[in-house]
Amino acid sequence: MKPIQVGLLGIGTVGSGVFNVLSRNQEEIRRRAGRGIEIACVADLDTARARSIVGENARVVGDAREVIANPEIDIVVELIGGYGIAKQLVLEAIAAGKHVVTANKALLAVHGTEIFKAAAEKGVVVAYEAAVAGGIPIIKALREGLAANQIQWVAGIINGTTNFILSEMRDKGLDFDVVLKEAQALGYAEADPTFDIEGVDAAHKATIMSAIAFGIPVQFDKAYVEGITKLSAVDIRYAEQLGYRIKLLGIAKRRQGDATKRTPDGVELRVHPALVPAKRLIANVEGAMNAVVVHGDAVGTTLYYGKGAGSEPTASAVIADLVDITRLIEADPAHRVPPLAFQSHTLREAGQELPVLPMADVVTSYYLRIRVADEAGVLAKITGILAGAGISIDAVLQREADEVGGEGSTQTDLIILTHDTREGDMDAALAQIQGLPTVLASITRIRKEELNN
Ligand SMILES: NC(=O)C1=CN([C@@H]2O[C@H](COP(=O)(O)OP(=O)(O)OC[C@H]3O[C@@H](n4cnc5c(N)ncnc54)[C@H](O)[C@@H]3O)[C@@H](O)[C@H]2O)C=CC1
Ligand SMILES: N[C@@H](CC=O)C(=O)O
Ligand code: NA
Repeated sequence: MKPIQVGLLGIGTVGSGVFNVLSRNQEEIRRRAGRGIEIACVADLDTARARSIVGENARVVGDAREVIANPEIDIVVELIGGYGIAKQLVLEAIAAGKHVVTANKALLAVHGTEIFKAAAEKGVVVAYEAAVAGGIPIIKALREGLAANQIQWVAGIINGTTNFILSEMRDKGLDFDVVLKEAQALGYAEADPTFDIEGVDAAHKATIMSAIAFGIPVQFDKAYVEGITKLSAVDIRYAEQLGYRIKLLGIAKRRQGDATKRTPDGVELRVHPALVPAKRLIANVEGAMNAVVVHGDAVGTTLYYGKGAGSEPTASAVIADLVDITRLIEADPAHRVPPLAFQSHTLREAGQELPVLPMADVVTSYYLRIRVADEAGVLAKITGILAGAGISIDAVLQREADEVGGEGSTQTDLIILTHDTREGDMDAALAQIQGLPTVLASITRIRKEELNN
């Protein structure tokens, strides 16, 4: 049988990985797919670089639309990135009846509903394993392996760049900017690295996971997004002393409403730095590695670990999608795995039944660091405000004054760990505490995730 003909749009970090792995493992891949898979045509703005990668083995063009218009091409692989031209090209490829593979989480988290609808109308597949946690087959796990479960929560280290930065800063004492440059040189970072460090990339991925875990549409605009740029070395150190590691987590959690806690039913969708107990496996995921914990009602807690970024690890996921499509290319579209895990007519409407909750309704525990005047009665005032807001305290620590401001300092840091509380109640209490004259600096608040049930 004639090999499946693939057109590659963009041959940068991931595209070159796809080309190299497909060439290296072509015989093994053919035996798995039942047919050869061949990159027939590559489009990249930098045609000279593209030619230097593919040599004489594929046609190179500068205009992606030439690939889409080519009737010989069965599958278009979009590896350009971003929401701009990539969106137009994906929609044009679908309209031309091509199956599409993409690693573009930004595109799917923001425009996924439109793209999957267009694909369903045309009877083509849009596959996206590489878009979440790179080489880890988390989309397959959520969509197929865990199909029996009510998924209760998904929490993951899903941005390699920020995990690499946090690890290098902690272990080698390197500066943020130095490590970010290294992550860029290693091909981990997005074209615009603010997407990584401000949590946007992780939120794109968490948005996609929330959709396939709970049968809701992708709603990136409702995600809470906080990156690692405001983290300070002192909190990383204090967290360690308390038996925690700080990780940037992407969380999608189904929340059952609780009248006494005044919390409604819905889905928490959030990305932020979090204290995770150091004894958890996920707390020990270092460097550019990713890990995703999924908790299902039947299976309990499962953990998926591996390389979430980089050329060949990401290519591994892209090629797995190519193999899937090759195996199913002749199958009736109605019998394919639904792109968002649930049959499309059963997907919930945005905001209905399981709305994405506002941050005020999120329930979690907290680490607070409060710089105060080192004088009697300060702690009692603060704990009094927390108690008045119904916030229960798990532990309180006071740093020695000379640890904070040097010998003879009149300032100290109070570190408070709380039990689970509604974020809205915490906001109100912190506003009151911040107003106390004995509170000398902006309060640091980092959420704490036990990830144990
Ligand atoms: N680098 C990584 O580790 C991972 C990247 N991804 C995603 O994969 C996609 C590609 O990322 P990278 O390979 O890292 O990016 P890259 O910047 O290395 O490669 C993009 C390529 O697209 C080409 N390009 C740009 N505009 C074009 C156009 N109009 N027509 C044809 N070619 C064009 C560029 O010249 C470049 O060669 C992005 O969506 C990214 O978010 C996903 C997982 C991991
Ligand atoms: N920039 C991303 C690349 C993979 O998705 C990351 O650092 O994880
Ligand atoms: Na993946």
